[in-house]
Amino acid sequence: MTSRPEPTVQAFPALVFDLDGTLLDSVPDIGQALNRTLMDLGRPTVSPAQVRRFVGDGVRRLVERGLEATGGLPDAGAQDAALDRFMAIYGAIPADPACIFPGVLDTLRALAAAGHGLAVCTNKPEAITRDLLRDLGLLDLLAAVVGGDTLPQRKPAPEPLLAAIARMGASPAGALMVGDSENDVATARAAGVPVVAVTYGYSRVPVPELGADHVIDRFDALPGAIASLASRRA
Ligand SMILES: O=C(O)COP(=O)(O)O
Ligand SMILES: [Mg+2]
Repeated sequence: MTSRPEPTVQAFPALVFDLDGTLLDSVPDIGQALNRTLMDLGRPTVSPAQVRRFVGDGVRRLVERGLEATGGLPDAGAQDAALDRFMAIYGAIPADPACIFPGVLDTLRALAAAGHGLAVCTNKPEAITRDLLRDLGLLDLLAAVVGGDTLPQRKPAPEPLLAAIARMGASPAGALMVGDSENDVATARAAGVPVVAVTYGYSRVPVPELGADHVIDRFDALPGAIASLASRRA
């Protein structure tokens, strides 16, 4: 007897997750690496609240924002050097399991066990994303990882999300995006994919104003949100 997939899996065989602010509270480690980079340059440090606003558009924009906030942008060569320095420092910080938001591990495991395919689509560079996910025990749950440097385009362009979906062997009609920011909602809209937004991440605008299809306050509310979106489709 072959068992039919659950209705939620039939509706959304492919779930694509943003990383920073959605699965991981990355601001402490990113802030540590950014502040060590700034201190090396003789600059003042930035606050966690500033770092939250700097994250989400890739590491180059993050470092630029850090430099802009602490005396201004230096010349292009010095900006590149600061980015290299940031990447070296950030890459050497050991992954801390405490950075995984509450409920993420168990919920992802349950969704995978139910039969959903899982992927990550982030603006963080792909190699460092994979290292981090591997060290945190999350990589094995994922069928695809697309980073900010995987393609010429990054979020809010739709291409990274469409690539993640294609690499899972799915189509946009069977996909759902889960993210924390304007970029994730814009990416999903541009790809024609419904989107769930989490309220605990790093959005620069109030999450209810993002226009997501569903808003959740905790990651473990995701299966309920998926069921509700799936029933609207049935
Ligand atoms: O800006 C980044 O580097 C990553 O941010 P994201 O995981 O939220 O896309
Ligand atoms: Mg994010």
